[in-house]
Amino acid sequence: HHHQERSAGIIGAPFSKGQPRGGVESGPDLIRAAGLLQRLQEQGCAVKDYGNLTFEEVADDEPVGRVKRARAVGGANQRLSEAVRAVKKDGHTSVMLGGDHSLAIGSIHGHSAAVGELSVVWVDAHADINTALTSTTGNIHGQPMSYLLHELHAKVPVLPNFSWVKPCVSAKDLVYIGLRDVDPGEHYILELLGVKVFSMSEVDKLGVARVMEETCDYLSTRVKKPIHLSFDIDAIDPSVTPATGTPVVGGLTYREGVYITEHLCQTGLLSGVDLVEVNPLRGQTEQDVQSTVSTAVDLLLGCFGRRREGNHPTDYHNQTL
Ligand SMILES: O=C(O)[C@H]1NCCC[C@H]1CCC[B-](O)(O)O
Ligand SMILES: [Mn+2]
Ligand SMILES: [Mn+2]
Ligand SMILES: [Mn+2]
Repeated sequence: HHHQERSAGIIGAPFSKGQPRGGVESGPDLIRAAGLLQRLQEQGCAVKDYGNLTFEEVADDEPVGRVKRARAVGGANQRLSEAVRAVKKDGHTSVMLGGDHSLAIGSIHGHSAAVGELSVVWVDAHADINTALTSTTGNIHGQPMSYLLHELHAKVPVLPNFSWVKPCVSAKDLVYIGLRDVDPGEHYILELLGVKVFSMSEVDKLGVARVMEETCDYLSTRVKKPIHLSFDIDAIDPSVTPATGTPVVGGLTYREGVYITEHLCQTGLLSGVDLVEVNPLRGQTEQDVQSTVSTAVDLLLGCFGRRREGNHPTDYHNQTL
């Protein structure tokens, strides 16, 4: 028999301008230093490292209305979109290591440029769906989905360095898991658009296995599309992943997080992954940072076939058996 070997194309996006806290730009190198690529190879996944993107400094990036650092965010995401598109064209599952969650704009845009229509599974304490007008902070890491949804296109103002962004996701193809800190404007939008949401209440009520079953049923009711998983590390409980910019109590356990990525992996539809918002400067201790980074690595290993029951390469022969 022949089976399709999994292959990951890694893109580092050391970018922080979607939010005001320094440190999140160190995410890519921390996750690499924790052994992500070696661990992926050990579990039989082909890996190509495309390195870290470099982003130009933007002088005088004055707010546009309430939106902060729009020029830097727009420019960085245009570059990221082109990079993700190229990784997909090379035949890999793209793995974007952030950096803050504004990077989902470029990652999902570039993924869709390569594969066309796709589903988005957004695992996060937050919905990140404020428009430039509903946002109370003006930080674009709280807004990425609003630039990507067809249904919100009329609600998005013209922003400098954003003219390249074309909406590419339908509200019916989006599922949220882990929500527990949603702004009123976001909650209104989610209800108005009828977006499928499994908040932490549903995770408690249904259990993660049922949440994943319903997520996959919901997404494959119509045409099965490639899945883009956008995983904000703050979806996991801060007792496990404290080194992040906007921690919120009552999050997913380590086990629930790994179950989510194991389950999405076994659909065979996982086509692009973001792992964002790891910020070492938000940890109190070195242990805080290590716990956060190693959880990020384990979540990604689950995306590429790691099973907690154990794994062995397909061509494993132990002569002493
Ligand atoms: O829009 C915002 O700035 C806020 N809205 C409510 C949740 C917290 C924050 C956004 C957090 C962005 B995230 O999920 O990428 O950390
Ligand atoms: Mn085989
Ligand atoms: Mn978040
Ligand atoms: Mn987020």
